[in-house]
Amino acid sequence: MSENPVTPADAAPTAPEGHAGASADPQTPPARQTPVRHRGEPMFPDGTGPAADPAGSHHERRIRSFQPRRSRVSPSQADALRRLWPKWGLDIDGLSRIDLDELFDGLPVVLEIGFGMGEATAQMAAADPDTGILACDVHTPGQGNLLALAERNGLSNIRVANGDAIILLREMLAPASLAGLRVYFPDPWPKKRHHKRRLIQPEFLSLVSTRLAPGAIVHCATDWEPYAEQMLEVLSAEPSLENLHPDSGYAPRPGFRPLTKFEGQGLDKGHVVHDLLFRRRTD
Ligand SMILES: C[S@@+](CC[C@H](N)C(=O)[O-])C[C@H]1O[C@@H](n2cnc3c(N)ncnc32)[C@H](O)[C@@H]1O
Repeated sequence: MSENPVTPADAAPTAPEGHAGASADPQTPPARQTPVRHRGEPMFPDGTGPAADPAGSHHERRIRSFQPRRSRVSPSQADALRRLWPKWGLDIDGLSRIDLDELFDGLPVVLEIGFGMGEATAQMAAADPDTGILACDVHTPGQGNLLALAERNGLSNIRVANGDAIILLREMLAPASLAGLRVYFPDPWPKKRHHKRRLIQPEFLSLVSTRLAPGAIVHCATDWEPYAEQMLEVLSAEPSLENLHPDSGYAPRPGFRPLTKFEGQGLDKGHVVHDLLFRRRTD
């Protein structure tokens, strides 16, 4: 992984590998003609669908906790994005404020950062229809997948945000507006020089704490032992949070959190999973 992977050429989540640049060899068939999307461009020509590389268009050079990926969007994901994005999708670029009360009809709202393909998100939304889930990721196929799951399961308590959750938290959410935060299996960035990209850092938690309502729950999980240690250290050091586990350590996986896709991959490799449950102090 490069130190600063964000270049215009990277900013095309729907572009298949090998698309950019025609082959010089006339015998080589041309790459599949999926249009390259540039930063901020919507997915569909009529201006709908999630924007490509949304956080990049904030013109802000900053360390990002995700790696822009060139992932193919399947036909069923594209169909879900085309039909459901106008109703349930939010491009955080171009928004100034998000009124969560209006968006979720007054339900308490939990922010999930990095839902991946969204299977666990959909299961949690189905199990708790009285909680709204604002699910934020930059991964276009996952956004389509989650929208399709929400429709298939008749879920009306999910909204899908496209963009960097740090910008969402900092610029679009009102103070004390969240009933909880979920971060399940965030990218572990195992190399030392990439540790600065890890999401769970002291500055991130200071920002989060301003957006949480008193009593709101922060729930993190990881299968990467050194990251679990970092999470425990920085969550414990954030003065506005208190550990819900009586030993002030890791919590057992609560019954309401389903296994996630990345968790399954970690377990297959023999990794040990740690959950961390903290609460925003009320005093
Ligand atoms: C390792 S995956 C885990 C996905 C899922 N939670 C699971 O357990 O299967 C991490 C996800 O977080 C997303 N992500 C990382 N940093 C993010 C950020 N700042 N804002 C939004 N999404 C982010 C990535 O795009 C990726 O989909």
